[in-house]
Amino acid sequence: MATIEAGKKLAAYKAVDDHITADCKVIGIGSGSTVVYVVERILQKPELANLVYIPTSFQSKLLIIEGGLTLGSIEQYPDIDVTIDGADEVDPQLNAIKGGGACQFQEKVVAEAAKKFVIVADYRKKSTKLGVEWTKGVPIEVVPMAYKLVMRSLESKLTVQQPLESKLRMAINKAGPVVTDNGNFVIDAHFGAIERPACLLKELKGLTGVYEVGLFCNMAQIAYFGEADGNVSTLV
Ligand SMILES: O=C[C@H](O)[C@H](O)[C@H](O)COP(=O)(O)O
Repeated sequence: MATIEAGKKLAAYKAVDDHITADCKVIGIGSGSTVVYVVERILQKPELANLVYIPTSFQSKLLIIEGGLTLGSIEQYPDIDVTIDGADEVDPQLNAIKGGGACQFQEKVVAEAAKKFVIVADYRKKSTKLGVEWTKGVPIEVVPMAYKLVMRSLESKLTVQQPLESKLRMAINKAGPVVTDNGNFVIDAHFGAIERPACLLKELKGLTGVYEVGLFCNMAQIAYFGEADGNVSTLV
């Protein structure tokens, strides 16, 4: 039986092999622990050394710089060929929850700017419905001074589905809340099984004070899952 770590690596390597070629010019690099293997695989291929890589967080910027790859910004390169990123949960329609590492805003910008958005994950992330396997909640990035207002709106204003629980994400090894790369806070709102993710996303984005939501609906073209048996499965 393959470990979770092995699953992440298998999925990441296969996605790079299938989608990143020397014909590409600009590549989006997601964030999180699975993406580390994406960069590892890119570095094993000398023909990919001359492409430009766009980060989605401070973590992914460091991966690009420390790997000696060419770092670009989304302002310089708004047209990305392929973005590869991890996910916290993926449903059969390729909707995803992202933002377990609080990177959802830049990840969504770089995913949306790409012609092709590819998800890589281990087998634990595959789900029948969002909110079933990933029970830490949908990450909602909020402007700090509005967090109480958003908490109240989550309780009173949603018509699509109400959250079972909403919590301000607190930091570990630092007093106070997690602060994102954009200087914002994150509220994790757990809805249980999410019946209509795209409708919920639309409603959440309409709440005053919400900066971005970690629901990625109708964005990914394909997902790779490293399975426990050592194979890689795909979802298209
Ligand atoms: O904010 C973090 C990102 O959305 C990650 O891509 C996501 O949390 C998955 O991370 P990991 O590959 O570590 O499971």
